Amino acid sequence: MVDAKILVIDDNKSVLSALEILLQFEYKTVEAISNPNQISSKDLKEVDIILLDMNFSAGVNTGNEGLFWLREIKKKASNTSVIMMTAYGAVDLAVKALKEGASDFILKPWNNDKLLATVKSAFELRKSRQEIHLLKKKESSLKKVINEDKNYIIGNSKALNTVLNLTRKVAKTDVNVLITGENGTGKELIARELHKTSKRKDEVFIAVDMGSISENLLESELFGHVKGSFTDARENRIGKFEAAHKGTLFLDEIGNLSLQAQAKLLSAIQNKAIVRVGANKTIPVDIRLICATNCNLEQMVTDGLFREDLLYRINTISVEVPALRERDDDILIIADFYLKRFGNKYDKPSLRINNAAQEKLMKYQWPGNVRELLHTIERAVILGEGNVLKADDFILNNKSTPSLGADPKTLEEMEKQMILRALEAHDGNYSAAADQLGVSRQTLYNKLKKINNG
Ligand SMILES: Nc1ncnc2c1ncn2[C@@H]1O[C@H](COP(=O)(O)OP(=O)(O)OP(=O)(O)O)[C@@H](O)[C@H]1O
Repeated sequence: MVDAKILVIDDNKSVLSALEILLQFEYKTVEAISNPNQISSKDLKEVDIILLDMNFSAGVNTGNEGLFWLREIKKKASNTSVIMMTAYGAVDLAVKALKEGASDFILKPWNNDKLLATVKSAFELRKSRQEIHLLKKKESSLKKVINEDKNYIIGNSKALNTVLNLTRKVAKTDVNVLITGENGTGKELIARELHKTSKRKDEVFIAVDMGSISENLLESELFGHVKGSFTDARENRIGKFEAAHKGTLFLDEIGNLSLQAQAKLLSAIQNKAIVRVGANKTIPVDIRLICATNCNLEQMVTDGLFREDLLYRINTISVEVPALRERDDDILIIADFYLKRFGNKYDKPSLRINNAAQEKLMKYQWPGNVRELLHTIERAVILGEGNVLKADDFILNNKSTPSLGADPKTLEEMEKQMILRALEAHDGNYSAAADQLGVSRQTLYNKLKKINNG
């Protein structure tokens, strides 16, 4: 017995009782009414399927009353499936009813098996509509959680305000944006701000760190794959482009893409569509693209390492986030913000930084930018004693800008120097530096992240 509620509306009493008897064998609740005016007293949203006669006044067979009542039902319960019934099998009337939202059409006299099959598929339709409705609700609450932003952009320097003004101006358009700047300057924060202030703000923001994905998985990560297209493809999977549909896709470290991957990315951007690995169907995607890099892409174009046509596509507008040392007005404000945040986290809520320590923070060059500053503050909060943090509590990683000629004392220092030298020799290009060092781009990238995080 199917747990469904069916309502039959027909002015012919014998039709009503025949249908009631037939449907009661299969469905838990069947109600029959002879006057459609009675629907005003019913909660139609609770009804799964309505079988509705097209003609009610004797002698009238234009079907107009049926269409009238169909509209009334749809106004009150758009997800309820309505099956129209008529003795006059005019195809144009059937088409009209379907256009107005009826699920199907039955001709009288009906064939019992056929009628039951029609009701069954109308019920399936109703169930999937309900599921879609639920999924949509779930999706929108998930989007809210995903987009929830606990990362504030702190600072009041002229340089940062210029960046923020440009960001908010650009956010109103749908153009592709390239964000440049050194590691740790806040490029991802700016990208999130752009999304938050754009008309896509209620859709998802998907960030992809291109540097951390190995070359052979990149295409599948971005565009998805179909089951069996390669050894590890055990299920169909959507890629980041599809996941970001209608929202914003943030591709970080775009300068680390191989030329082959650049060609595929270009084609997706140009066609506004992707093809999953192993498939041949094109899937349209509507995304706002934001890319970020710490590389000099123009130089990479000159060196033949980055496609000029791709650069042209991704940087309709470019936003440069200045290094922290170029906006020293921000240093103490950001330090104070993280002092409070980490103070709360480590249960030391009334910490402050003394003058000598403030001076030390202001004088430092911050090669790792804001990321380095917040790690420095976190360490000081953990290690410092008492409520006042002193200069010595702030361990500055002067080793992160080693004089490249200095003798390394440890293996770790040696590795770091080699990496920095290789990057300097190749103008910050990860692929070329990794080639020189004999490691994969991904390994180099992971080692650098470790260095940057102190
Ligand atoms: N103005 C700021 N105010 C507060 N926090 C900031 C600010 N700028 C950056 N941060 C914080 O610094 C860290 C690094 O920022 P983010 O990841 O946005 O930098 P990025 O330039 O994208 O770095 P990378 O190039 O390494 O990917 C993050 O934890 C971020 O929240």
